[in-house]
Amino acid sequence: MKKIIVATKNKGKAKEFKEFFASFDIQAISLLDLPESIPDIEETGTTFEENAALKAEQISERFNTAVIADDSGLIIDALNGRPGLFSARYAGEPTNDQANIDKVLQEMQDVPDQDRHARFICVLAIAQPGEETTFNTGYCEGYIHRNQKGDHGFGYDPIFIPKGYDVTMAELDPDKKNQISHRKNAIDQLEKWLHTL
Ligand SMILES: O=P(O)(O)OP(=O)(O)OP(=O)(O)OC[C@H]1O[C@@H](n2cnc3c(O)ncnc32)[C@H](O)[C@@H]1O
Ligand SMILES: [Mg+2]
Repeated sequence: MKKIIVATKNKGKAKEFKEFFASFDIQAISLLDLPESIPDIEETGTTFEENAALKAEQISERFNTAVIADDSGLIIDALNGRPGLFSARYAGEPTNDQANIDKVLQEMQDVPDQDRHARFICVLAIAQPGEETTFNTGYCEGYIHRNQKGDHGFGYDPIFIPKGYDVTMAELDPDKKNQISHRKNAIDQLEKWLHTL
């Protein structure tokens, strides 16, 4: 089976990449699967692209092979785009999904229903030895719910209601999330490239 390294230490992301790539007969190997421990990559970029490139390029250089990285986050209109680039560390470091959810819900407390629009973004970077890094972006539109519901998925899924649904992303079956998510929409753009692997 063909293999590709996905430069993430996020368990939830890693699971989704494995599911997506299995349908192309490709095994996704995350940084959590490697026998050696990989130092954390500092996400010092000022855009999702820069952070995705930092992760993909550093791991590609280390293993001299093609690597995919994902920099993603939640963009909330009523919070002027926050948590945005800082989605992982919104309530401080180390990353804590529950603390991040609590902070968003608290900040959104007085925001009326019609102003609760938000979107997930996923920027994928592909770094390959001797080639320019390439980028693909996917979005998923929706709303921030008033409380958290559901145990599937990860991160902000329990407070995000995708547009056209009346349940949170964390209440959806994981296969359903994988049909509509920002990550799915970004990975769809890689289809041709995945076939060349
Ligand atoms: O950098 P890596 O190691 O990939 O893992 P990370 O969790 O730090 O990932 P990011 O830097 O890209 O931060 C993205 C944050 O946005 C959130 N997020 C991203 N995709 C999500 C999804 O599909 N559902 C819910 N939350 C998501 C998630 O909580 C992450 O903490
Ligand atoms: Mg990160």
